[in-house]
Amino acid sequence: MTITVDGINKRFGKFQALNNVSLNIPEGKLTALLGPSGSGKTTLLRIIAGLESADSGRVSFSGKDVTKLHVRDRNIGFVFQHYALFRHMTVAQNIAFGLDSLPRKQRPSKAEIQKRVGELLEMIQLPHLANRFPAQLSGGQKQRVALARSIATQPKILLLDEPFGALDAKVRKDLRRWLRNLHDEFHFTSIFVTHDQEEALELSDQVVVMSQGNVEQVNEPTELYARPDSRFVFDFLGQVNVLSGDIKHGTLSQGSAWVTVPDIQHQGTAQLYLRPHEVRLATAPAAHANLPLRIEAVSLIGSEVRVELRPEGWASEGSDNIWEVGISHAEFNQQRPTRGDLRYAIPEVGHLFTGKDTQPATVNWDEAKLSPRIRLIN
Ligand SMILES: Nc1ncnc2c1ncn2[C@@H]1O[C@H](COP(=O)(O)OP(=O)(O)OP(=O)(O)O)[C@@H](O)[C@H]1O
Repeated sequence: MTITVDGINKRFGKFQALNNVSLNIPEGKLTALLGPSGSGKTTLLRIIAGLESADSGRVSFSGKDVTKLHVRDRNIGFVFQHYALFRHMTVAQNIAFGLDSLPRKQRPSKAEIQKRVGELLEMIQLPHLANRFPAQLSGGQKQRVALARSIATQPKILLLDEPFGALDAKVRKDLRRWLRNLHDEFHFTSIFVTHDQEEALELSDQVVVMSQGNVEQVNEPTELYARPDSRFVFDFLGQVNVLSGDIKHGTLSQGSAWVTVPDIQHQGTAQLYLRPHEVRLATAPAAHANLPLRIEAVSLIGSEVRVELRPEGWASEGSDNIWEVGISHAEFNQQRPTRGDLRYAIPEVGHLFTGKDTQPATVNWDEAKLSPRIRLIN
């Protein structure tokens, strides 16, 4: 079932929570609504569910206008951040709740309900906990039960509002993978609200980035990460290093720092955005860039080593003026970067913003043209 949202507006008093939002949610795919707190994600989800009404605009499911349809008639599964399990019911009773509450004509027989609950317990890998009460479950287990309950009536649409928001990082990661597998098996049309970039990029087929009640950009995760349309999306999707300066004769400079920007015709102010993985570190400047930085901190973050550096003799954008570069463990072992060391950032690919609302131009420094000297890290 596809979901189409067309020109939705929603005000709370004077506050415009959603501003002419239009969207297509493809059938059988997992779409993430991603945005900072207060950007309107939950409000949009609640309007799609029928828990909230829009001031204007339409919601359709596979072409059928459901804007005025009551929530119980929309055949939607819903999972919230805070479990929302019935405390006085066992796990099995919680899962059966939606089926037990169906109108008599649609309600399966007791035996069928029992069979279905058994299957769902198997699916969430908790058959041994059928007779426990919610208070006797961990957070991750509770969310799996909540999910089983929400899909017991076999909805075509599954809406999840920060379902893993209250869980710790490890459980969250496991559940993400588990949800993805479940989704691939059942092919619900799912919408998943999160303010966690990593979660949205890892889990979804399509990401909708929201800001202040507007849809900023919609794309699949890899495309979105590689080609953000705006500074907001760039910043929001993860750490970014910025060189803000002036372009003259093909070189962007600020203070003592400079980098060539080949094939860019623009003259005047511009910002170069560089993701941590688009920059290498060297002990000498490159032929195309002189970006000296002093190491502030080195930390191991799982599969990578993160080096934080402060611009030396020039300023970077942002209040804390810290750049971040990710290096491999092999590079770390080879060069042993230490706080206080001077390094040079060597950009390999960058994204240049030249106007206020323009999309960034990609700058690619052809590695083949770089001198072999600067390929050596140390
Ligand atoms: N019932 C309400 N009455 C008044 N204002 C509301 C109401 N619901 C939401 N808002 C406001 O609308 C804006 C959008 O809220 P919403 O919950 O949709 O944002 P969100 O992106 O889901 O944020 P979060 O990640 O914090 O949940 C917020 O500024 C919020 O304060």
